[in-house]
Amino acid sequence: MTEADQLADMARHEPKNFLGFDFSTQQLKAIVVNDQLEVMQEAAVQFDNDLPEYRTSGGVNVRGDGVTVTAPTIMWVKALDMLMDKLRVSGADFSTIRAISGTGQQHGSVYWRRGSGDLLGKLQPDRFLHDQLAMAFSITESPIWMDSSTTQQCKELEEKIGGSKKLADITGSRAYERFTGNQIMKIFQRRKESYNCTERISLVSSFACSIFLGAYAAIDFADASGMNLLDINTKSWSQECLDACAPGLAEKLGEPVPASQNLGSISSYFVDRYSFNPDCAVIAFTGDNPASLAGMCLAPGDVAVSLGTSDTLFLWLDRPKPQLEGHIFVNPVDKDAYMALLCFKNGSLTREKIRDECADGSWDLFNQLLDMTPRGNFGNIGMYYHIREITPDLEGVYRYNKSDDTVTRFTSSEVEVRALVEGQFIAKRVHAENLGFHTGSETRVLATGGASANKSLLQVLADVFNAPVYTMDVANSACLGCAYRAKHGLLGGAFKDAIKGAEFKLVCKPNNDAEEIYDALVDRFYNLETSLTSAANTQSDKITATENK
Ligand SMILES: Nc1ncnc2c1ncn2[C@@H]1O[C@H](COP(=O)(O)OP(=O)(O)O)[C@@H](O)[C@H]1O
Ligand SMILES: O=C(CO)[C@@H](O)[C@H](O)COP(=O)(O)O
Repeated sequence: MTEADQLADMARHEPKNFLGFDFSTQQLKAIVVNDQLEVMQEAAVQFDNDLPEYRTSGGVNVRGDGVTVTAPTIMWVKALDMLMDKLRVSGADFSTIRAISGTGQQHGSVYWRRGSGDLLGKLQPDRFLHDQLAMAFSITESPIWMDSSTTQQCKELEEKIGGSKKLADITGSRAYERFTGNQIMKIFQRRKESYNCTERISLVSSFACSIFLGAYAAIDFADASGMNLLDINTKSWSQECLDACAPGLAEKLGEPVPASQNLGSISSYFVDRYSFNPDCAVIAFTGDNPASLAGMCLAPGDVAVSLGTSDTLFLWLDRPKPQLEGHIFVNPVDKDAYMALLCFKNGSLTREKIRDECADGSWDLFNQLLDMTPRGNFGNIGMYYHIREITPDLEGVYRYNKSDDTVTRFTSSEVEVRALVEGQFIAKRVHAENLGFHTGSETRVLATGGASANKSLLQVLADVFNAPVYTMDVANSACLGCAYRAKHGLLGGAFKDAIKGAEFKLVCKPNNDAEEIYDALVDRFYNLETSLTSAANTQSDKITATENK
């Protein structure tokens, strides 16, 4: 072998690792994976426990008004100082990292003071980041996704753009209090001086990315879709929306880029202080929900269902069809596709309540009751919104017999249990279809979250969607998704090629009669739910009219 061949051979066998970060609400996490996507190291810093000096609760500060919710920006920087040391102690060899990427809680914003761009490029490796960036922010408390203090700004934005549907058609969502455009509008209106001395506005994701890059990092299309500012069709800022929120915003936000964009090499701070390879690539950071889609390896036609405290649905969409409910984002692993996010508040807690009422608090008994009733539940349909639901906007419990007549209770516990589970999953299909999703022959349902351990529930899910259900060990899916994205961003090509090796387990297949039974039930459910929401809207219009008299 010649010397050149030997060098090439050594390079081929050098370890190739990838690093993902997650700046989430309560903690900062990191995961290192190898080329086969096996997890090599993990580390985390809990904001409340590890950084008590910032006095956060659950990583945030809720102001006296109860609706203004922020987090100290510098706390995230100090957490990064700590996390890097924890990673080193856990055995991470930074010189083997080929690319990094990351994610942040969606919608939160960071305001860089004039001159901070220069500062990012000149950080001294012998000093902590938090020491050097202490004065870098013109607003020291970042507004985050739990903030709901911008109702007035949302109203203003929708009025200026021509209504909620028009705004949704442009940006993928109607105006939401937590969405960044409305947050920026509030800052411009209330703190003009701070706004004027802001050089750059980042999302939590692009703020974190900027530190690694040593320069302001672009916001990616997927996280930008959670701002009410990006035109998701053209993938550029909507000038109309920018102008409605604050002046000079395009310059402060910078040009958005695809989430898989390689933004350049890691800054010399990390090379000198932590021995990163100077060629280590920094791939654009994105929001935590898009990052979860990557971590769950969603592919075209798939739907991911997270059955946690609330239930959340992620959909892969080829074309956007925004509605007044749910959110459409540009897809983080394929910039020409889209994803949808739907949140159902009445998830596990509602299932627990019916389990307690009908099955003595036992999941085993609950499952026996569920399994002993036939698919379609003799035509009975139930909707259980014990707390005010987001999707749809309804509250209360509604039960119908096979003729669509309202009934006050069902004849037995097993009918009640099946009505709950079928009702919850049919609602997911109805709302997914409203956003343009359709089950195809290749569709997979990927289930995660606490309740995905329950096979009886997953069988109903498979039947309702008429598609096989898979589970995957996806603890920390957003963080893991960014380690995967780091690899994808470096190699290019299709995401599915970069993630070969990620393993799924087939748990349930749909029964042969599922399509026939549930297609009809989905139509009935849609009609019943639409009548309920129209009645609720008429009622609330009447109340508003009386109040305005
Ligand atoms: N065997 C089971 N069957 C149904 N639900 C279950 C089962 N085991 C756990 N759960 C539900 O999982 C929920 C917690 O899910 P998890 O994903 O950990 O929630 P989160 O991340 O939102 O805190 C609990 O509320 C519980 O009802
Ligand atoms: O607001 C949203 C999505 O629209 C939330 O999903 C936040 O993005 C939550 O972040 P984590 O608490 O998961 O970090």
